[in-house]
Amino acid sequence: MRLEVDQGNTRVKWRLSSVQGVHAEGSHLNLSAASELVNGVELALGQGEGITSAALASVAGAEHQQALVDALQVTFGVTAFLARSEPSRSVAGVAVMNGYDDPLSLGVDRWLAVIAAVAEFPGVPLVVVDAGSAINIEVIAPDGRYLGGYIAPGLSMMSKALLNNTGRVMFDVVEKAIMAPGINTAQAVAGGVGLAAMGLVDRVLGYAQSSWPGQPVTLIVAGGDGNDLIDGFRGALYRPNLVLDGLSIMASNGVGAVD
Ligand SMILES: Nc1ncnc2c1ncn2[C@@H]1O[C@H](COP(=O)(O)OP(=O)(O)OP(=O)(O)O)[C@@H](O)[C@H]1O
Ligand SMILES: CC(C)(CO)[C@@H](O)C(=O)NCCC(=O)O
Ligand SMILES: [K+]
Repeated sequence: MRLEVDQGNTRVKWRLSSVQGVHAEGSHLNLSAASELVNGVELALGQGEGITSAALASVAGAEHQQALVDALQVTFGVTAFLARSEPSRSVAGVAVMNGYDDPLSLGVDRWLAVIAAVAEFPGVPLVVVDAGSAINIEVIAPDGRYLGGYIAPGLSMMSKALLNNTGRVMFDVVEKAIMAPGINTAQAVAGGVGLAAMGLVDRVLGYAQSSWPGQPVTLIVAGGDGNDLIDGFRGALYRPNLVLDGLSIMASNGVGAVD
């Protein structure tokens, strides 16, 4: 059984997978991720089952990453494979070329999302949105060139920025974004923040669509806030585990087949 872990800036998500598919999954806040993850995985493991390998994609601070690596080594005796961004990778017959100035400085979660997206939709133009702590958007040409993307604050980061940097913007409940003008502070913030994110995605989609006329752009959405964002886009596909899916692909090709 392979343990796959996606450590973001807010949460750590994991799953146990084998050739049969996904056996168990969980998520925890980063602060106490190492101990909670180990407990969660131990509970999920059946009698006599063990972990034969582990793969980690982390964009959290170095100390959070190290805490996880150490916990996996101590508890399960595995040295985690650390996924990193690459200059290129062949996926589903497509040569995915990393267009970042310095390919290794691209967040590994972004590269893995690109890989997973191309694996599912090779040969079509893609826009990939991951709405988590940050909202990052990736643009991929039909021939597999990853053109780069956009990084913006996530929905809760934007709300917190308003709460922390104004004297009188105060609200207790986090409302769902609606199109109509807000008639109280909570609604006005939810609408402002939600539409900011939707407007951003809309602009990027427009750019992508005009780059490849006649080739419909496929929009893929992931992340903790992806479900809220997707409502604004007809035909968009929700892939909550995109980063883990990319990690599976990289780990299978990079450290041997799934056990
Ligand atoms: N159970 C949950 N716990 C925490 N955040 C949640 C939860 N469900 C939804 N969210 C929302 O998801 C967002 C975090 O998304 P996600 O879990 O994708 O974060 P992340 O992977 O840490 O972020 P990033 O990939 O940007 O580093 C939060 O801002 C919050 O609004
Ligand atoms: C943008 C985030 C925070 C998204 O999780 C992450 O991919 C990251 O820290 N990236 C490093 C900077 C970059 O991708 O250009
Ligand atoms: K994100």
